[in-house]
Amino acid sequence: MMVEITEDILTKVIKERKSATHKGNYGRILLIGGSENYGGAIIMSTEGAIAAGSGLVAVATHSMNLTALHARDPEAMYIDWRDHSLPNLVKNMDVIVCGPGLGTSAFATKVLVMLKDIISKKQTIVLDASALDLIAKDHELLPFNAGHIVLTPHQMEWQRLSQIRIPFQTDSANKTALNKLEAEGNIMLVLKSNHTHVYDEKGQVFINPIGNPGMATGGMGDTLAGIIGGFVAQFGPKIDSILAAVYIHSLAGDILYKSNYVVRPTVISKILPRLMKKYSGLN
Ligand SMILES: NC(=O)C1=CN([C@@H]2O[C@H](COP(=O)(O)OP(=O)(O)OC[C@H]3O[C@@H](n4cnc5c(N)ncnc54)[C@H](OP(=O)(O)O)[C@@H]3O)[C@@H](O)[C@H]2O)[C@@H](O)CC1
Ligand SMILES: Nc1ncnc2c1ncn2[C@@H]1O[C@H](COP(=O)(O)OP(=O)(O)O)[C@@H](O)[C@H]1O
Ligand SMILES: [Mg+2]
Repeated sequence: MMVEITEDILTKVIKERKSATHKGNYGRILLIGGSENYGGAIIMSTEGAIAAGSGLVAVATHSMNLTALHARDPEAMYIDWRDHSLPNLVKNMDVIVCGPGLGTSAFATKVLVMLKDIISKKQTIVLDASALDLIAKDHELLPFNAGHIVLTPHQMEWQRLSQIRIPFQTDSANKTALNKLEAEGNIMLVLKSNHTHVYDEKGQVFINPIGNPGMATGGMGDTLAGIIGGFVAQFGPKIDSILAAVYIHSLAGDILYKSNYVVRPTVISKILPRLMKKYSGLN
């Protein structure tokens, strides 16, 4: 059975903040990605995570991205992705987002091997873009020890990973492929398209009824990966957090599309805090 995601998910998930809290209560997230050519991808993910409200945001990227990252997002902490203390930082995180602009170099593969070794049951990992392409070539790179794994492929990335060609990506074929990947039944799949389908750990399928073609802009998925990570960090590693992230990303896109021919991913992040405020404290 397929369930449509509705606006209600936002009031259900987005909670009003309590006074006696601090940044440690809203989740720590580390985003890993951004090679020489794709620095923008990891910056857009970072903006999604910050706007979504993660308490602490850190970024591991190529050193050439440092100035641009800090100029745009001083809220984010930075580590050179070649720094030997990266594994220690990973250990202290609630959520890791890996892949936007990561590229598919030998070094990128090493990063995935390190994550697989280090990640633990207390953590959630969101795998996007290049990370998925590397895993498509070697399924052993999937970090099965994570408490929860969230895969966020677009249709071509899912084709590479599942071996199902795009026209044949039906819910039943996708669920079968997902079951084959799973060792522990801890994978959630966000299969992105004009109407994204989300598969939970029990095989339930959810469809996103909103969104628009103004959102067909490079960086839109990078931004979503950051928002998903931010929602999981803050609201917990549950399917509802992911559904709310997918829905609000498209809702922001639809609001902007009313008066803009093209929706810039960075502007989605810009309006996200205001939109979240509207839905908070209503439940
Ligand atoms: N500013 C930056 O730094 C940015 C950096 N980025 C980084 O670039 C890296 C490569 O990622 P990527 O997504 O650009 O390339 P790839 O995986 O080859 O996919 C494109 C191919 O798939 C096909 N396609 C079919 N269906 C599709 C669908 N529904 N949605 C999308 N595509 C679909 C499509 O077919 P076409 O119709 O164009 O022939 C095309 O052949 C990765 O690290 C990423 O993070 C980007 O995030 C952008 C902003
Ligand atoms: N025509 C469309 N209608 C609705 N949403 C779209 C459309 N085109 C793209 N999107 C959304 O934009 C995002 C694109 O993700 P992705 O292809 O990974 O982008 P990128 O890698 O460039 O950041 C997805 O969330 C997808 O649902
Ligand atoms: Mg992408």
